[in-house]
Amino acid sequence: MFALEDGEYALFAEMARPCQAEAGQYLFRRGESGDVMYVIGRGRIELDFGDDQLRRCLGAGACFGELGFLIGKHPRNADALALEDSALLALGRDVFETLARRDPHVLAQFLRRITLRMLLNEHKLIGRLRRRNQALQETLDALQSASHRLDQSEALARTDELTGLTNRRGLLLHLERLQREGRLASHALILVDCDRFKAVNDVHGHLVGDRVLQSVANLLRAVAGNDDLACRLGGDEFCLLLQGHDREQVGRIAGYIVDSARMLERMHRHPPQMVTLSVGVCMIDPEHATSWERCYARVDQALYRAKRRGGGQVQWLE
Ligand SMILES: Nc1nc2c(ncn2[C@@H]2O[C@H](COP(=O)(O)OP(=O)(O)OP(=O)(O)O)[C@@H](O)[C@H]2O)c(=O)[nH]1
Repeated sequence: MFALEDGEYALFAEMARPCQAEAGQYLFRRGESGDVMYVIGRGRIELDFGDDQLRRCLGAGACFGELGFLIGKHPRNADALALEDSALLALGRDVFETLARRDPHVLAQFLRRITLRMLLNEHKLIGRLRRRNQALQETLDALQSASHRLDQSEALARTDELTGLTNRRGLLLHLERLQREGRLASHALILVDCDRFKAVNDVHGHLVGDRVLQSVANLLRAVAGNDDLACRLGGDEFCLLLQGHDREQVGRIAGYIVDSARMLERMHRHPPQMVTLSVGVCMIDPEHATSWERCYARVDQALYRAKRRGGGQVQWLE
């Protein structure tokens, strides 16, 4: 703790105004303007710098509030509270001037020591700020990587593992958004189901079955534009949600899907890389755009008709 030397204390005592502070009394508060320095003759004073900075407790011989004394009126940067009944010396600017005239050597010594103390305090403060900055940076990094991991796991939860297409959950979230924004009615729905897919698994095994599902996914991905969404709903069922196409364009796209699948199915049979596809199509009209279940149920009827008629074809909702 910085304390006055005996000679300094004796000299200051000659010129200072003695004062008392009762336990619990504030000598000054943070932010108040002041130009008096205090030297503790007896008792204990606590300096509270606020925020999370350490409180400092000073005893006999210590001085505080020295900036006001050195540079004149100055906002206090701490609360000064008497922890017990204390006796102090109060030194104002007038004392500074008198000291400078009467004993410049003692004043210069005092100034040198007090400047050193302020420098040390400043270094400590800079060190603390650096550590706090580093801790903040680390917290920020941790938050960023947590949010990145969250984004990744959210994206994963919306993606079908086998094909990389959006899964049913992702589709439902997408539809919810479209419904909220009142944009579902400008869409068309193409429902796609593999024909006799179980036989592929039974005859050639699940790995070949998986590759066929991946080929269907690739076909839908190739057909989907930037605003469209290709999904695997589960098992061997897929769908394509098309945006902003008229009925003729939707029909052409559905026909292209069925024709391409048939061609690929003929080209690669041992082992199969594709199966024929049954496709049900409907334009989502405003009347049915309020519920995905109703849209799905309607287009499923069309798909069912395509199945009943032997598969490998497109059927529209009548
Ligand atoms: N390889 C593989 N098979 C799957 C996967 N998911 C579901 N399946 C199989 O897909 C088959 C679907 O069979 P069904 O619903 O009877 O369909 P299907 O044989 O195509 O019959 P139809 O639709 O009437 O033409 C079942 O045998 C499931 O076990 C998967 O991820 N990989």
